[in-house]
Amino acid sequence: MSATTRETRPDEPVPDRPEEPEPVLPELRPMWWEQGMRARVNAGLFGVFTGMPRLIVEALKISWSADRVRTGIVAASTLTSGAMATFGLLATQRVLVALFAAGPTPDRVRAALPALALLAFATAVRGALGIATGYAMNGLTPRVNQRAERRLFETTTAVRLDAFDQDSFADSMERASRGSDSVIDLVQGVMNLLAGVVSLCAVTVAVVVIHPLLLVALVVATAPNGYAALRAGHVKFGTYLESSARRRRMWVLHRLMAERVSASELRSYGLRDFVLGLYDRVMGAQTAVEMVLARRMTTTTSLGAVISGLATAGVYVLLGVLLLEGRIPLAAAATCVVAVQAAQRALVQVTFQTDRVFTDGQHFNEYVAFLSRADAHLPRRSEQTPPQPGPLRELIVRGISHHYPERDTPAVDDVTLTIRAGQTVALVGENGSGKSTLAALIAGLRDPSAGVLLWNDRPVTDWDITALQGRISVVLQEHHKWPFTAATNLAMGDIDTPPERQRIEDAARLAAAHDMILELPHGYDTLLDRTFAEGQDLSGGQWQRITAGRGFLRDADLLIMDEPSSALDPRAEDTLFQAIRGRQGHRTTILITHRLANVVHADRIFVMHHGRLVEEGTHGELIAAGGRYAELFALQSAGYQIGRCPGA
Ligand SMILES: Nc1ncnc2c1ncn2[C@@H]1O[C@H](COP(=O)(O)OP(=O)(O)OP(=O)(O)O)[C@@H](O)[C@H]1O
Repeated sequence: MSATTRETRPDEPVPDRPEEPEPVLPELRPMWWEQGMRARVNAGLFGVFTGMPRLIVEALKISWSADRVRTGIVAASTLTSGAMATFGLLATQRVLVALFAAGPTPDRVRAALPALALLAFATAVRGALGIATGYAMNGLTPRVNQRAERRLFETTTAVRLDAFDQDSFADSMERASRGSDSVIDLVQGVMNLLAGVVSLCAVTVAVVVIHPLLLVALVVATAPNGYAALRAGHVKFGTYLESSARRRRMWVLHRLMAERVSASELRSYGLRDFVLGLYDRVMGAQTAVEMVLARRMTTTTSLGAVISGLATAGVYVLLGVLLLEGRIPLAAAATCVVAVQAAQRALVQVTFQTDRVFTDGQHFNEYVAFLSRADAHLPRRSEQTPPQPGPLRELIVRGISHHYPERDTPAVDDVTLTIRAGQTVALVGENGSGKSTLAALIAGLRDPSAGVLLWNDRPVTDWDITALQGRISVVLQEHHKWPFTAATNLAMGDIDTPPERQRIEDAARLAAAHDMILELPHGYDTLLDRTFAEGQDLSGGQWQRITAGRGFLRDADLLIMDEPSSALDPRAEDTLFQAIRGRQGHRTTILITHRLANVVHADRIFVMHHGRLVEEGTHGELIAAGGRYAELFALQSAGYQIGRCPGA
């Protein structure tokens, strides 16, 4: 297999989707963690310095707000360490002056002693400050991390559900949640960058104090080095990005070949040779590209080393010329050699950290942008304390509509209905008719685009939302498999109340989950996630029993059950519907189901079609009306009759 690759010039923008020599899998979405590198490559060699002051200020502000004492220690140690570097170099020069002076060696050594003592002191202080900085940074890291993450999760858990319907919001949240890690990276990068800059300044000051002409030598030695380091960074990110799309295709294949979820189908469809063939093609292209990249990296690194060697040689020649012309003393020249080495080290640190701050800064920007964008999706808070809702007497849905983003037609269209306390009502209709959306609107999980929902004659938005939700229990069609024990999975139905085992077991019994849970290896204490040691997997129907049990745990005024029995066996289904019927007359239940035999006892049945409420009444009334409900009911009952025929 051959692969064509193209050299990237340092200032050439990198395309969003690197070229794939032989496309094997479809294009992949750009990933959040490539954002920084992509921006770094597109910024060109020197564009990396733009925006740097703002990022430095932001990082210092976060660090300061997370822990003032430690931020102060890091800043003070960094600055003092720079001052000590200047002292150290000046002391080195004085030591050399004393040692190179005329006279007997013991006298010269004695003369050098005070400067030697100063040098030892400066070195010791720098060492101690290094330890202090490291210690303070270690303490700062978890604090900054916690602050950044907490702020993010406070927002992600509070935004309204509607926000998640916008793809761009979900993308931005994903990038921000990964980008919150970049906050501490940014803070660390900025601290290290400042340390490098301070060291560089310290060396420059010392060199100028020793002899202004030595500054020329310093610039000659460091400027080409700096360029080489910047170019190496640029090429490194560029080459990484170029092979990134292919690498991610590899990961997709890795998952297909080595994960549990795809293992059964891979075998049952005989896909082994097919996926291995895909692997060979992607890997072949990847290997060819990596060979080219390795050559390019070696060229750049060698170029850097040559530039650096030539610059150092140039400095030595320059120092020789200055010495021969008697323009600088020998001690100053020797100190300059030490200074140049220190400056080169500091410069490598500065260029490396500049790259790091720039790339982390891009992720940090995503984090900040998400937080400000999410503000618009937070629930509205009123200035006054809202009133507490009383027990449900009547729920009125008046002219409610809901429109999902990027959909032409409303999912719920001008629906009006009334539910009285103690009633069991059913929402029925074909797939996509709007039942779940209407239930989510009633549950307060979504905001209507039009219309109003009244709880006891007052709009739900007037009531204390937390108290109102405490009166409602919802079992969603698409339930989540929470990675906790069976007991906790049930207790989550009323998380604010202490989880008494008897209550939990009673709720499980109502949903036919109790006996099934007792059969698990640790009963109610079995972890329901295979990620954990001794974690267990449940079948779809077993999960559905636990989810339904969670709904029964709270003795809610209003229980909304969306398709609670789609995966249940007939016995479990019967138990569940007996429990639902047990609520009739004293607690209100909204039931969504396609199994119409289960709604014949409902006090009222609402039939949805294309988002609109098209029929309502009792089972008898709707059958007598001969409309859509009667048709659906007849279709389903016919299926059961055919089922009995063969044996009949
Ligand atoms: N998050 C969403 N974003 C965009 N459209 C959605 C979303 N959820 C549902 N829809 C659309 O809204 C319409 C109503 O969906 P809904 O889930 O309320 O129907 P349903 O009657 O509960 O269907 P089913 O019987 O299949 O559960 C459908 O056309 C569906 O495609």
